[in-house]
Amino acid sequence: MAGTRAPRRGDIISIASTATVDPVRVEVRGLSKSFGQVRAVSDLGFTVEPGTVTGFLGPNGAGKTTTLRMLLGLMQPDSGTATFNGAPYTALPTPLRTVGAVLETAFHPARSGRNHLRVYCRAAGFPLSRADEVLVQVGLADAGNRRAGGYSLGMRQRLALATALLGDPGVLVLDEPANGLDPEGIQWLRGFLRHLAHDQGRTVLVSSHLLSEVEQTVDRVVIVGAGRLVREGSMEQLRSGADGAGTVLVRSPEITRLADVLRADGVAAVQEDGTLTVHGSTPADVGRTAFAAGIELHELRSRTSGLEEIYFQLTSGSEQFAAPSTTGQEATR
Ligand SMILES: Nc1ncnc2c1ncn2[C@@H]1O[C@H](COP(=O)(O)OP(=O)(O)OP(=O)(O)O)[C@@H](O)[C@H]1O
Repeated sequence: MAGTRAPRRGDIISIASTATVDPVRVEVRGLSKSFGQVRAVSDLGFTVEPGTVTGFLGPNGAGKTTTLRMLLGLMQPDSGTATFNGAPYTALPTPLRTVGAVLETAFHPARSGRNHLRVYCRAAGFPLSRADEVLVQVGLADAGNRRAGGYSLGMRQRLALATALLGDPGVLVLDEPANGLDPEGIQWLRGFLRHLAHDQGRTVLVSSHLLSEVEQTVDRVVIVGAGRLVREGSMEQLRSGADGAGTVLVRSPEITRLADVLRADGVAAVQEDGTLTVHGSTPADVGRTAFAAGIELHELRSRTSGLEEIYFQLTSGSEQFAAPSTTGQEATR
């Protein structure tokens, strides 16, 4: 698929309209980056699998954009690697054919959407017909001749996505693509990204600071806080709290004794209105503890609706301002 040398200006690279793409696995290993005393990204590692939409989540200042910039070769890491099937972005023979990215959306306001895309086609050596193909793909065919300066925010997001798709890349990296979209736009984006991943086998990485914004779009999540990995796994794992992140509700005639037993084990339990709320545990663990203490239970269930709460718990206290500065100990890790 990839050529043997980087394209030069004037080269025309044929782009087959593929139903599926060659799978590309993105791997980040031991990535770190500091800005003065702020450790923006710290020993970060995760994998993004082909054929999935992965949410790259974390509160403002968690290090998402810095990570994406290092992934895309726009910034040099202090240490660690970020690779596409084993190769860093800067070593890819035809990077735009492997990775399409939307980090920020800036357009020449007087240029039409189609012209904007054609400028990119010329620079990258893609046939100009690609501009029309991607306009159709993102649903902008009718607006292609209009000035991009007159586009709505949702149309600008679509045009940015079209730009990223010009090289028919196996990987799409999108920084906060749902930002400012109306519910209809978010629904369209959701279907489109899932189609690109599930039907065409692309690797899609979408950053957001809101889990609720991407909850129904992503298959997997990589959650970061203060530049570090907080959680990596499927949405099912996150929802079920199978990895210990869940909240369990318990009713019992001996609720105070159960709370004491759990707290003695170091498990956080809050008693309110005859119900015990147990954080960071599973129904199996709470049931086992109650059984061992001979405590009768009347109700024991996992609270599965609190996804946003789980996310908040996982990332609380890890805003940018809580980011630890580089210490000698961390620097040697
Ligand atoms: N060029 C820079 N110079 C100095 N500090 C920076 C620079 N870029 C990022 N930072 C700092 O690094 C930390 C991580 O920022 P980053 O933008 O990567 O986070 P983010 O998760 O993308 O946040 P947001 O969602 O707000 O964009 C923050 O403390 C930020 O202030």
